Amino acid sequence: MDIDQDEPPDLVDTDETVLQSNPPPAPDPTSTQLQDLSISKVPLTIITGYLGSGKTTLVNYILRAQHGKKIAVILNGWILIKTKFGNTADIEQSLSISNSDSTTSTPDFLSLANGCICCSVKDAGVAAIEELMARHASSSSDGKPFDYIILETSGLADPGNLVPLFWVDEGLGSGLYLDGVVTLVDAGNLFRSLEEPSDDEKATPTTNMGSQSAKGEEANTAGGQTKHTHETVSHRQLATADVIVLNKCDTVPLDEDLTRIEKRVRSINGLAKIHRTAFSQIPQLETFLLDLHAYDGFDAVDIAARNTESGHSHLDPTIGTVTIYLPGQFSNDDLETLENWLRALLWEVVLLNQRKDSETKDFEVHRTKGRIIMQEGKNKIVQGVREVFEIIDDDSGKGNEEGRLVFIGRGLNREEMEGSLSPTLHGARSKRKLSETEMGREVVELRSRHQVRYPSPSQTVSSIHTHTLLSNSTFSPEGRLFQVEYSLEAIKLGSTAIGIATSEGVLLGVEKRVTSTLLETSSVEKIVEIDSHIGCAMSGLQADARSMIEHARVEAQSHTFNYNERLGVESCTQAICDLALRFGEGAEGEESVMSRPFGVALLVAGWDEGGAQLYHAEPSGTFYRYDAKAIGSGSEGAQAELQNEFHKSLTLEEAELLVLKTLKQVMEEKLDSKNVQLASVTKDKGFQIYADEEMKKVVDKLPAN
Ligand SMILES: Nc1nc2c(ncn2[C@@H]2O[C@H](COP(=O)(O)OP(=O)(O)OP(=O)(O)O)[C@@H](O)[C@H]2O)c(=O)[nH]1
Repeated sequence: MDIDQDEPPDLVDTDETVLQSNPPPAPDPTSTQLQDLSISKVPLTIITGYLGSGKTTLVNYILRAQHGKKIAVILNGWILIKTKFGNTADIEQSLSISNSDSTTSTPDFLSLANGCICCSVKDAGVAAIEELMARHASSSSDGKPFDYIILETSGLADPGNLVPLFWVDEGLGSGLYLDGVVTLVDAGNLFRSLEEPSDDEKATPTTNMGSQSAKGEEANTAGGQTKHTHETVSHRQLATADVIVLNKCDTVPLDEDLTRIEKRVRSINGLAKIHRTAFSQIPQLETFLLDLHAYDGFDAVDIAARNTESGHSHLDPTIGTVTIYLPGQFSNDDLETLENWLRALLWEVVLLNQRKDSETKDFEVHRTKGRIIMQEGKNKIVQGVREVFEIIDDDSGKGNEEGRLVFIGRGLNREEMEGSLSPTLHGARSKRKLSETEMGREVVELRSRHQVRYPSPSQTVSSIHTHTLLSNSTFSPEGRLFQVEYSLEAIKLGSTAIGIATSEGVLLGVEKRVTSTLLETSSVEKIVEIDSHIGCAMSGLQADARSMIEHARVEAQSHTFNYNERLGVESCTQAICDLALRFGEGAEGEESVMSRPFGVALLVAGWDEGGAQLYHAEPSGTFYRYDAKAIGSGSEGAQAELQNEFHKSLTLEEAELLVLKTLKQVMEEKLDSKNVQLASVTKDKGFQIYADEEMKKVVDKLPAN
């Protein structure tokens, strides 16, 4: 039956009668066998190694050895690499099986529709092996196809490309799992294979490793010896290894030379177990070569802690092992931050939060392993090959020693990686603290808009302190509401405003900050009318002042309408302060108007039955009556000046001069009639803002200095 994949699936009627008339198809024997296989998965080990390192010798040894195991070996000839570039004529695809009751291998053939196994897409490669497993399971007396599968790569294969094909996601329910990568090394030829690419290697363009590998363009001198810094196939095979078989040791007679070779190998891969052999004769296959559990265990990480130099190695300048310690226990949020950091590192090749002064380096991670100690629940294991990585539960239940991440790769620098991860984790923790409350966001906004130097929550000593810093509704242990105090700080950044109450009336004066010559100065409104007999000057966030003034105007109008009398100056100030208190969650029956305290202070000036009056209204909701008051950035100096100069018998005209003289002293700009504004409230004329000509006249009266 042809199945059109674009068509929606048929709905299946679960009614019993319908089922009887349309009996379900008989189960596919292959799929049943595969389901059984998934119960006991078959481990697959990849054997790799440079040309002539002894891979086939090892495979033959495994097939002949009296191990009593059924092992399937998938061989990939050298021609497989060549097929990537067009030559498919000589593809070698063969499978040998060593039966438990026979030492002779039985040839069988594995047919891959998409070409060689290295070039097949993951699903095709795995599916083909699974099909083979199903075939052998049906003919096997115990129903088990093999105990192990060994896949031998060509001498020029990059196992980093092959691993993701067999590192099958748990969710796919595959019958096989990747057990590990074994890399053979020709001990006598190791240095040459690391430093001089073979003719084959030079002729073989690299896949995802960039241009460095085949060119060998760079060289540096270390200890009088020329060392090449290019990345060869040997480097990559060593970097991806979970086990390294240092073979052909018989060709290196001196033990000290072997030690030197082993050190070089260790400097590249600090994670792998190393075995020395001759003719690939490994004394014990299990645990040495098979049953490695390299992708679900973490033993290698412990080895790394003992053996790695944890940084850039002078032995091999190209590829090295870096260990980063993860102190303390991780929360789930920390784990998420770490995951994002790994994504940036492995997917985008970016170190987050890298210091600005550090150069952008070309690096590549080949292998990642790690253990994360968690605050709650099971610890985690990190596994990665190139950009593919996963974080899984650590089911071993082993001890809670310090967590760590181990990376093997090109151009890695421990200090830079630590310098990236540490601030990323700390930054995320601080951000989480900041976002604990709505107010946290407001603080950040306020800080960026006004450059107020608030104490950083990350600098505070305790989380209780942090909470009270950010909370509108929580007193600190010392009995302070920090958010209200911060709003007072915002006012200290505002322009200076001064009010003086005299027997003739109240005078208000403000500084207008003219930030651009193109700014229309008349649009900078720092003194506004509330009613015909009340006005106010402001300092702080002008937008916040608008709500307060609007509220005061409505109160004044409704009072006049209801009582047929003008609102008193004190009552007007009180109405403003009542509004100032309506921040945060709001009281019962009252809607909150702001999520934070208002960031503005007002000088309310008016004339009522009590004569000329001046009030100072704060964001905290408190208000006081003053004879003379200064607010804003220059308030300290201005208040001191007013303290000295004010007396009860001041006339309005003298007050004009005192206000301008005081503003002149505290203003950064040179005072002129455009950058200051005056207004008065008198019994006869009520509230009046000085027109341009009046301003000019008053400013002209000021002494030149
Ligand atoms: N002296 C010595 N020779 C070895 C050893 N192991 C393998 N050989 C020989 O080295 C040659 C290459 O060995 P193979 O097993 O074919 O190596 P290979 O890695 O499969 O080679 P390619 O398939 O070309 O990548 C053969 O002649 C082996 O007999 C060893 O430990 N010592």
